[in-house]
Amino acid sequence: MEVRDLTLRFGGVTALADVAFDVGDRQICGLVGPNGAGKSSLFNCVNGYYRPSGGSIRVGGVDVLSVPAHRMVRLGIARTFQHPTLQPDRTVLDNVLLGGHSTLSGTVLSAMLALPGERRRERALVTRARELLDSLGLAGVERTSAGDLPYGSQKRVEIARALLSGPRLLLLDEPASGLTHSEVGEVGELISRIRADHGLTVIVVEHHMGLISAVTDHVVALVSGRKVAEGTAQAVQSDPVVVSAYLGAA
Ligand SMILES: Nc1ncnc2c1ncn2[C@@H]1O[C@H](COP(=O)(O)OP(=O)(O)OP(=O)(O)O)[C@@H](O)[C@H]1O
Repeated sequence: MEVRDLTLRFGGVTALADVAFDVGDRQICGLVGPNGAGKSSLFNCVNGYYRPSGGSIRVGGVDVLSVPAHRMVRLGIARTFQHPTLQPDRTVLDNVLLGGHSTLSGTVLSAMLALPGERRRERALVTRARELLDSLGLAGVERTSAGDLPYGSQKRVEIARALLSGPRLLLLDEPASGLTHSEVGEVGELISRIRADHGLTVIVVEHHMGLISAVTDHVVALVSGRKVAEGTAQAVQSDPVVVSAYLGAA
């Protein structure tokens, strides 16, 4: 992914100002910064929720900003949210299958008529969803209502939902927030394993510096919408501008 001169304004607020960085293929990039730094805004630009005021974002050479938001999944971009956005009354399996919906190539008519090709694709999707749940340690809960799962498991279901679309770029928004200490360690292992198993590029927004240090190849720090540091997790965490921004926000 290549981000160049990315600028996003909301009226008088500049959420992102001339942000530029690259994320290499199959890298895990951490995006850090105090509250209001612009991390979520950047994710929202990458997956088409926000239209930047200027600059460019290219993923796999494709200009993301020229693609309508509903086509982002086909571009290979998927994301999770800080607070899981599951349908609580639907089963875990149904929730994961929602992530594969846009990959079905059949028309509405063929789905309504339940044509054989469509049924085959649906069956393949269910098989894939079950494999993903299994690989994320959720094999026993596919028929449970998503809202009945513990918070940490709901976050994993969201990851499974994102993976079902077969992304090349996965955006993880605060995967460790609200988790216990031991769950944070497990999420770190999970992120590394997902990259290895799925050959993905991952960008992870996270305040938990232990997780950032454990999983990332490269870290970008934003403060007040500007990139202030970039490099290894260790270098960024000891950067004086980053340290003083976090202290100021504490
Ligand atoms: N839809 C919006 N309308 C107006 N201002 C917004 C909107 N979204 C974000 N902002 C502003 O843009 C700035 C960056 O916010 P953003 O949520 O991207 O920061 P963040 O780094 O993700 O913070 P946090 O860690 O608290 O989630 C803030 O000043 C915020 O108030």
